[in-house]
Amino acid sequence: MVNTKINLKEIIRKEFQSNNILKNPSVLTESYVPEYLLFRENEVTEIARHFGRYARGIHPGHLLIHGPPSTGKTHAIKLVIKTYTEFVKENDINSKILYINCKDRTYYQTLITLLHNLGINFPERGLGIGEAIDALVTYLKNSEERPIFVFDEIDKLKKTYKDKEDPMNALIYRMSRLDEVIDKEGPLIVMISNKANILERIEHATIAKFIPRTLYFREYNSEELFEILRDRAEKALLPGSFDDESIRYLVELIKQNEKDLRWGFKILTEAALRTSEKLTKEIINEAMKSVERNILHTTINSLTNHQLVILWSIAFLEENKILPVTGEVYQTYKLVCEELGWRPRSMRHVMHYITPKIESIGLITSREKGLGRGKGRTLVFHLTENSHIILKTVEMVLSERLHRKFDPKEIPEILQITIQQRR
Ligand SMILES: Nc1ncnc2c1ncn2[C@@H]1O[C@H](COP(=O)(O)OP(=O)(O)OP(=O)(O)O)[C@@H](O)[C@H]1O
Repeated sequence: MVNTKINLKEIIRKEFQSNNILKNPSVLTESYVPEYLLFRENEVTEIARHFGRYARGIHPGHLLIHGPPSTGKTHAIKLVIKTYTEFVKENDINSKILYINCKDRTYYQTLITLLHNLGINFPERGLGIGEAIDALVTYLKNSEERPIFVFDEIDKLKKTYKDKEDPMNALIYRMSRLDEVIDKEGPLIVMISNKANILERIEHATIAKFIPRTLYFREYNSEELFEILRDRAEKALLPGSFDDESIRYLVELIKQNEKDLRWGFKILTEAALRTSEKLTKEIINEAMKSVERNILHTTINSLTNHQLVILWSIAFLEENKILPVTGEVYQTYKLVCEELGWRPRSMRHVMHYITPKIESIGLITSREKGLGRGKGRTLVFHLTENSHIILKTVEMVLSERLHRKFDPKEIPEILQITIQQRR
């Protein structure tokens, strides 16, 4: 349908012809792997040495790379993979690296991806984990190749209702015990995670065999962030379109808001698109608001309807100064489901699958709380963003999905009564 009120072509033309200072946008995107990482010489060298030793025929032990988000773990490994691949080719060494990002993959899907990347013909469906491991074992037994398996974002493996064990532990356990079943040295395994407590999350029985060498990527300080951002801005923006002051301001915002480089690159891109002259603090502020709105909307939009209602319930409780503990959250969720005419998921399902998913994408945190002697334990949830903004964004997303206004007006009253009754 042609819209008569606005001239769409004109809008597109204006945007197309608009002058801005972004001369090389790809440099600020996630897929751009820089040729070097500033302040990471030691870490990159350590990984390269480790792999070099392996190429020579010595198994140097497995690696666990960890550290906060956006500290260069993925790009460090990618830089080494690129060079290693060139090196083994040039020197006729029978070795290759398989890199797999585990985010949103189940343990089974991760195994299948690994098999396919190794060139093993294995059906996507129909067979189970046992068969997938057997196929891998057969391949490794018959191959002279020395492979390196890199599993990035291991803590983001998706748990399914069929999983009896934690998928991350299962993956590490299996991969590090391959040598026992192939009767020779197993592959070199590299695991990467940005979870602070990753070592504690790996079970004893697993770590006992995995025994990795750990490599920690520490957070950047303000001066380092400044150097990295300035270096990237020089490659991405027109010369003379920014000064040190604007980059320092961006660093200040990163630190103030406890954000990271990835966030900084997004703001730099958005700010650069908004001007054809020079970056100013005002433009950076406007860009930050727009980026924040977008990030939150995209994150929230990635949730399923039931996950959204749980998130809404937590936000709703926080907004009304009621501590969002397990029981209260579930009660609110059930009331909203009733209003919507949905069949609520069980409490077990919510606590095992829904809240962990919302936690894994960083919208909430949880901690255990004792209920008093002999009364067991419950979880207390906490939003990582402002409750009002979350509430409004979830309402907007659900309204879009349901094609009607999501505005559960009945809830506050019913909830107050229920809570009072319980007390
Ligand atoms: N030292 C550095 N020098 C230049 N760019 C860097 C540096 N560290 C990180 N970056 C850039 O920051 C972005 C995030 O880096 P990367 O994806 O490697 O982080 P990560 O530690 O793997 O993050 P996560 O744990 O969230 O997956 C990338 O664009 C990367 O190029």
